[in-house]
Amino acid sequence: MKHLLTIAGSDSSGGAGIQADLKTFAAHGTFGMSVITAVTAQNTQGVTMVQDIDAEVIEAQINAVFDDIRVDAVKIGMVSRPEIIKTIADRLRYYKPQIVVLDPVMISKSGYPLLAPEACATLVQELLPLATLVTPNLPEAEVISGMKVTMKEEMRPVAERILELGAKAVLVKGGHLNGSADDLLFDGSTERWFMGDRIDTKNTHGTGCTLSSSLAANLAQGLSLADAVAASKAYVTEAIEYSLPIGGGCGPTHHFVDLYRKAGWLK
Ligand SMILES: Nc1ncnc2c1ncn2[C@@H]1O[C@H](COP(=O)(O)OP(=O)(O)O)[C@@H](O)[C@H]1O
Ligand SMILES: Cc1ncc(COP(=O)(O)OP(=O)(O)O)c(N)n1
Repeated sequence: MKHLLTIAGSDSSGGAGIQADLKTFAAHGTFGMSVITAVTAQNTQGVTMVQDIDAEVIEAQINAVFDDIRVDAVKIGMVSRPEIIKTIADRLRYYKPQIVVLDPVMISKSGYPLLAPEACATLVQELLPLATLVTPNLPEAEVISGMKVTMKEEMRPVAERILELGAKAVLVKGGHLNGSADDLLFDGSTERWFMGDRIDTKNTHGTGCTLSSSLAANLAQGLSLADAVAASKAYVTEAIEYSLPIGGGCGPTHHFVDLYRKAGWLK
């Protein structure tokens, strides 16, 4: 069994962050571990409060995991502040995990900042070069690249710029496009599109977390980059299709569609 580590924030409503990552790891038949970078009070309607975890506590969590257990892949999500980012980067340079999927979380769907504005440059400098794959949505791709990207034609030049900044490969996610939800994978030589019909639902809380942790699991299980993206895109699409209409706002995706189908629990 592969061992997966998520370094991310906690979402009290269970739809995004650490909770989404651990559910996704379990759904992929992997063993999930977590380093918590922040505790957020949030639900389907928004984020009300955030408590960042001290960098030294984050460092101790990372050491505790790596000093005892083999880590096959790391997924990084919410990292809040420059000193947290520097600590994570230092530990990853020390332990050298083979696979690192970086989801450069910046702002929640509800508009709450999850990364301090002054931390963006540190994220680019410190974490981008350590990433096997970085998975920005369109607004995050704009901040990282300093370029405008609102439509499909603008995704390739932005992907090129993100690789120039140090990433080995980038998946620019098209969830924020008008029209279809098409994602672009670029590794410096090959451009590959992963097409997705837009599913008409407001229940998309945690889509980015779900996709990036699925990618970490699929890569750890030996899939090539392109095959991992294809499998993870299919997984997140089904998770959105069967997303849960719970709470008064944007409900979470369904992480266990396959399991529920086999058990006969899906309507
Ligand atoms: N309504 C939707 N229908 C189908 N796929 C979607 C929809 N919204 C997002 N996706 C897909 O979900 C994944 C996560 O993308 P996105 O929502 O852009 O990330 P984030 O949560 O970081 O903003 C991508 O593969 C994207 O294409
Ligand atoms: C604790 C925490 N981490 C990340 C996010 C953002 O997750 P994402 O998958 O991008 O989902 P939305 O916020 O866009 O629904 C979060 N909300 N909380």
